[in-house]
Amino acid sequence: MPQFEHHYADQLPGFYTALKPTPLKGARLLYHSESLAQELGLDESLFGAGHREYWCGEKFFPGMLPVAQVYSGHQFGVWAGQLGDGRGILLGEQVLPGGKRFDWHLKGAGLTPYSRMGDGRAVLRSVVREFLASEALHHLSIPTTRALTITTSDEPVFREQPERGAMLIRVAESHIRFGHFEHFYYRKQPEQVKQLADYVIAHHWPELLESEPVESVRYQRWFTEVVGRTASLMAQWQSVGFAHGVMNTDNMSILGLTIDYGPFGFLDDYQPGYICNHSDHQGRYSYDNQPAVAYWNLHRLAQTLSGLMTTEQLQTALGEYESVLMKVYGTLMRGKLGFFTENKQDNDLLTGLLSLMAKEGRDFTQTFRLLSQTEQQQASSPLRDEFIDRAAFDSWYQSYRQRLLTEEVADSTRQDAMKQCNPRIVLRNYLAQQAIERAEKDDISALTQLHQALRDPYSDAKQYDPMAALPPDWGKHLEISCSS
Ligand SMILES: Nc1ncnc2c1ncn2[C@@H]1O[C@H](COP(=O)(O)OP(=O)(O)OP(=O)(O)O)[C@@H](O)[C@H]1O
Repeated sequence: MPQFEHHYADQLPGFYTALKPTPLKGARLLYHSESLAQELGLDESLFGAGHREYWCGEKFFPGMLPVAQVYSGHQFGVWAGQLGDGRGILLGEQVLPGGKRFDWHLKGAGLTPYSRMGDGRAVLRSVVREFLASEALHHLSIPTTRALTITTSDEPVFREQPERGAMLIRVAESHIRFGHFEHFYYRKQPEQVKQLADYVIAHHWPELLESEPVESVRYQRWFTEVVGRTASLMAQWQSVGFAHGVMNTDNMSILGLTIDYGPFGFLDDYQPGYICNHSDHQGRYSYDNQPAVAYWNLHRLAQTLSGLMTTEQLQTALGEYESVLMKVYGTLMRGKLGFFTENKQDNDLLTGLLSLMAKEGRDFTQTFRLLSQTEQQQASSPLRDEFIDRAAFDSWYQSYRQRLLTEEVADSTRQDAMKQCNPRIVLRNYLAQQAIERAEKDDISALTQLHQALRDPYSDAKQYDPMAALPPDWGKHLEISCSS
């Protein structure tokens, strides 16, 4: 049996309400991640028939103490006031033999004091999407919450129409969000803001406690880390064409993890202003605006920390944002282009390619993957046929080839390295949709195959060909429901 503790509940009284999940009728385990289970040291037998109740919020492993966390936040740039776990319950922290701790969070677990107008539930459609997307990002080495189990039931949950109710066990080193800090700051409870900052530092940056005796400098160093991780996350999202869609401050992890998979989308055609959230009429959360919004969100967090540091200290930390963002983004995009060294013309080459792609609506993932096949001596690129304006592409390609020739790297070495930077398989909406439709009929075959492919996103294996294909006509501009 896994062992649990609950430092959050033990050390942060006043930051949650203790309560039990409300089980779904006829709940059963539909799917689980064998690989994550292994990483967490969970025996496969735990997912057998005799343990159903543990995955459905009906029974608890030793040490679990279910609580709903309270937090607040800015939604679409506007102060929304108190939010909190309206349908999720933090079950406890699994302690691994090496001492690492992981929160287990049950999403779709029923009403809580923070449910507001909601029903406390999640539907199978959104649970499958979150499961697959978080696993996809993890295997692209992007920090994220993980997904362990999907339970389904016969109990209908009403969205635009009746759907299947479901629950997800989500695993993360922490579920603390910027919104936790905002909650206590706006309620004028500075001691709680300090308590929360101390808790986060003690649990996730213990080295700062040991190495930095001056409190305000310690807070500054910690906030600089949060700024850096957030900047780095944005660079990583941009590099794989991931649009989160709901970057409210309550969806910003203090550890720089991707959290809350709502109407997210991976780019098909490269459109810098891609909006995956249909309620986002201003494009606040469009793909190209993500780095700017994250910076805005960091300012909201900075404001809550104004009792712990001087304005200068906060500004200095925030000042790191752009340089980390550009550094990480530059490194990632140079990798995608196959450059081993840094050169002044790299940015022009990147923007040149992106603008050609935008003009002609070329597929983001496939274009970079095809570029990985480039051979220096080839006067013509394998990508050429993809572009209508061949003259424009040829002109770009000649500069690109010249740039490649500045590095004495064998084609095979560069191609192999580029393939590791340019995934072949991402979670396109149409792929998720196929898995959902089958899962709704209790058929997990498509979910299983897709999950396996997403765990191997750089592979050329034939078995993944269907998952690497461009969207068919029906799947090109799918309207993804924002209700979840
Ligand atoms: N069906 C629902 N019932 C109750 N509360 C809900 C429901 N859907 C969303 N909420 C609450 O509304 C707020 C914003 O929702 P959002 O979609 O960002 O979060 P979420 O998907 O429910 O959870 P998380 O951020 O933990 O992934 C959160 O406080 C959330 O708990």
